[in-house]
This record gives sequence, C-alpha cells and structure tokens, in this order.
Amino acid sequence: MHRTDVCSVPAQGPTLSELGTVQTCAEHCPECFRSGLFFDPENAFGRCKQWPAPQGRACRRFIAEEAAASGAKCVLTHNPTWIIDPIDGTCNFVHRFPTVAVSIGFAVRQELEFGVIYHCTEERLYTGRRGRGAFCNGQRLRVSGETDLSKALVLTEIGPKRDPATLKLFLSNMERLLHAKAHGVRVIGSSTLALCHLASGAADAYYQFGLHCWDLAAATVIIREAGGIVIDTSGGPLDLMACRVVAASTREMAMLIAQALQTINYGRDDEK
Ligand SMILES: O=P([O-])([O-])O[C@@H]1[C@H](O)[C@H](O)[C@@H](O)[C@H](O)[C@H]1O
Ligand SMILES: [Mg+2]
Repeated sequence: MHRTDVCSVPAQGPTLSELGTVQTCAEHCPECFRSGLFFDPENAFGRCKQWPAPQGRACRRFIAEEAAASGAKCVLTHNPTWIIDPIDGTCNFVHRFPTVAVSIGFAVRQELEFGVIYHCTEERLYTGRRGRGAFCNGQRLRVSGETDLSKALVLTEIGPKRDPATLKLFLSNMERLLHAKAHGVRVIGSSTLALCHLASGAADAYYQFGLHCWDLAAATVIIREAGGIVIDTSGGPLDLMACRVVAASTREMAMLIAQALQTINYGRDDEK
C-alpha cells in the first residue's frame, strides 16, 4: 500500500497526513521516513536503524487478512506494524450489500497508534489517533455514553464457524442479551463498520467471537478516541490476537455484556 493510495481517498475529513500519520512515522523512525522507505513494503526489509530487526528481518511489519490467508503468521512484535483488512464485509461485497470497508491500523511497541476505516460506498472516512481524537469526514466522533442495556442498540457479527455447537452458542448469546432486555440487537456484516457505528454513537455496544486483529486494530483506536471502551470478553484488557471483543460506550455497559456472554473458542490469530 502506497501512501498516495490512502491519501487520495475522496473524503472531506482529514487526509492521512493531516491526521498526523506522517508525523508519527517521522517521530518513530526519522531515518526511514526521510528516505521514503516507510511506505514502501518492497524496500521495508532490514534497513531501519531505529528498530534494528534480528537477522535482518523487517523492521516495519505487515499483518493483513489476505497475507494470513496465504499462510503468513500474525505476530505482533514491538516493531511498527500495519494491520490491514483490505476489504471488510466480503460477503456483503459479493452480494452488493453496501456495507463494506477498508481498515488500516498501525501499532508501535504493541500499542495501537492510529486507525483509518473507509466506508467505501458511503465515502465516509473514520480516523483516530491515540491522544488526538476520532473523526468521521472531519466531524469529531463521540460514543453515546449509554449505560442502560434496555436503552442500548447492541451490534454483533456471526463469525465464520457454522457448526451446530458454535451456532448454538452464538444464538444463545444473542438470546441472553434479548432476555436482559437489550433494546435491539443487529448484525450488519462488517465488524469494522459496526465498531464505527459504536464510535459515532449510532450504536451503544458491540461484541463478537471470531473476528481478527485486522477487524479490530483500527476500530479500537477510533472507539477509544471517541470515549468508548474496548475490552476482552472476559472483562479483562483487550487482547488483539484473541479473536474476541466487547466494545461499548461505557465500561458499565461493556461489563454487563461481558458477564452475559458464553465463550465461543476461535483460537488465537498468533497461533494459527
Ligand atoms: O472476512 P471479512 O469480510 O473481511 O471480515 C469479517 C466480517 O467483518 C464479518 O462480518 C465478521 O463476522 C468476521 O468476523 C470478519 O472477519
Ligand atoms: Mg474483516
């Protein structure tokens, strides 16, 4: 992915460079940034002095859905890492259901620094940078702040497994939330965009088993910067590689949902 591909996205909001991405890169690794290596995956291997990689391996790394599908390992090291889902909502895309996004997150020292999610059909660019806020086409994002489940719109996604035991757990989790009187439960077919709806206040909570780090990385920064909470389904801190999440507009709401859920085991991204 070249910088110009992202920066030419037709949106009224901040471009990636306006967002501070370029500065982030420059701060983290001035030498690579000056030499232009930062955005060039072809040249990104073993040439960064700021983060010398053992045995000449890449100092800037990429974790991406299609790379993982071709057998690449998902390992989040301390090196600067792009975490990419080139098309989220693939099933929607195939059916021309217009809920499809591109998601790009960036982590340094295992800390999520910024995220960009582009809702292609709506031309909405969601951005978030740690400590600098979250925006959609230039408008500041704020979560709803809802704490009452009976007033909450809760989003989830089905996940890829369709065996009877998994489906039973999935449906039973939804049933538990409906029994707990959630105002509504929705499945829209794109975890990244569902998480953006939470960040914008259009939904109040999200949970899922079976999503991946590339579905979560960018959205996590955007939600946190919009004032929301992103945690593990156990109620503990988020584990980006654990293929599960609860996100909500408040900690209270996140804990209510975490406590209602039965675990569906999808393994870990970094053990596949
Ligand atoms: O395969 P993909 O369309 O990029 O991403 C998937 C979608 O967001 C889907 O709704 C969700 O259930 C999966 O967990 C995601 O991995
Ligand atoms: Mg995806």
